[in-house]
Amino acid sequence: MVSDPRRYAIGFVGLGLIGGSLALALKKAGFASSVIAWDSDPSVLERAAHLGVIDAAAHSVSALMQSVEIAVLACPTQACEPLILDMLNDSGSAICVTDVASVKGELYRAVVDAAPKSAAIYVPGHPIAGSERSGVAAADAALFERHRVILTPDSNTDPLALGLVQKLWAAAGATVQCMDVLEHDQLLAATSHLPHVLAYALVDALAQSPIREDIFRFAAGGFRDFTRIASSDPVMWRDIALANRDALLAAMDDFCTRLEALRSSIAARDGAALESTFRSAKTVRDEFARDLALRDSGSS
Ligand SMILES: NC(=O)c1ccc[n+]([C@@H]2O[C@H](COP(=O)([O-])OP(=O)(O)OC[C@H]3O[C@@H](n4cnc5c(N)ncnc54)[C@H](O)[C@@H]3O)[C@@H](O)[C@H]2O)c1
Ligand SMILES: O=C(O)C(=O)C[C@]1(C(=O)O)C=C[C@@H](O)C=C1
Repeated sequence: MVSDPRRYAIGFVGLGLIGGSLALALKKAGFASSVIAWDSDPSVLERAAHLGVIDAAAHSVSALMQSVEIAVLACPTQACEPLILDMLNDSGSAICVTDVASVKGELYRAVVDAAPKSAAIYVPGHPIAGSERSGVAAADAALFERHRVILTPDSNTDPLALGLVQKLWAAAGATVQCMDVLEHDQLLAATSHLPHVLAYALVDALAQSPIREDIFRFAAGGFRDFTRIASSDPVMWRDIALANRDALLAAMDDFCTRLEALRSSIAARDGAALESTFRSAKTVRDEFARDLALRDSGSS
């Protein structure tokens, strides 16, 4: 339960894995007095109502904005720009408008350019939690518990709007951190976007192999762990790769240089260089796994 006894009318534009999970979490925490949603696919809204994720469906974005205090945009990255502008230009009763898109810079610049006045109530957000699954049927009230959420406000952001979005994520069980928008996109290119590109590339490369059938027959745990995220929605990841193009290209270039160095060490039978790279990576990965375990147990 949240310490703030106030409950809020919350609206979602786009109600898939992330919007649905946040809606469930806010209902469970008692933070939402009501949850309404609009989605471009009417069957999603029917399903969400049936699953108890929402209390009502709005018949348009504009109607939704007239009856909510907090509006959350949770649709695919490339659909975000026109929708966020509609939400801000016709903000109705909303105290704040936020989003969950995985890339922040492009959307932030579009808002500042096209809606400079209403940009103050826009608090860009990104939960660093998710899965390879999509759609409201995969929604999970616990998805954000003990996960980080990054917000990228600027000096123009209304403190009331920022405070409310911070409370919303805290109610969903997340730890909120504010960050510069450019820093966010560079960081996520390295930690999330590059690993997804690598997983897709590896599976695709092996799928083109003449011994494809044997490859997949004999692949086991290591392959499964490395490639789980290649089961993620291809449209979502197409959008993310294009929206974060510059930062992702820089991360890929750096990775290619390091892969090339490993290739040279193998070609030169330089066991010492290989072992040194593998050993330092293992040290860092072990430390990361320990930190994750502590976080999952609630000790940090
Ligand atoms: N899936 C993850 O792991 C994850 C994690 C963090 C952030 N995100 C971001 O969250 C956003 C949503 O991702 P998701 O995983 O919930 O996707 P999803 O595919 O599960 O849900 C997206 C929903 O948006 C709806 N939609 C599509 N186009 C629309 C439009 N033009 N107007 C209104 N609704 C529309 C779809 O019908 C669907 O219900 C994306 O921007 C993604 O980058 C995803
Ligand atoms: O766990 C997963 O499957 C995810 O892909 C989640 C993940 C990530 O890369 O960590 C994916 C995209 C987001 O924007 C945030 C989180």
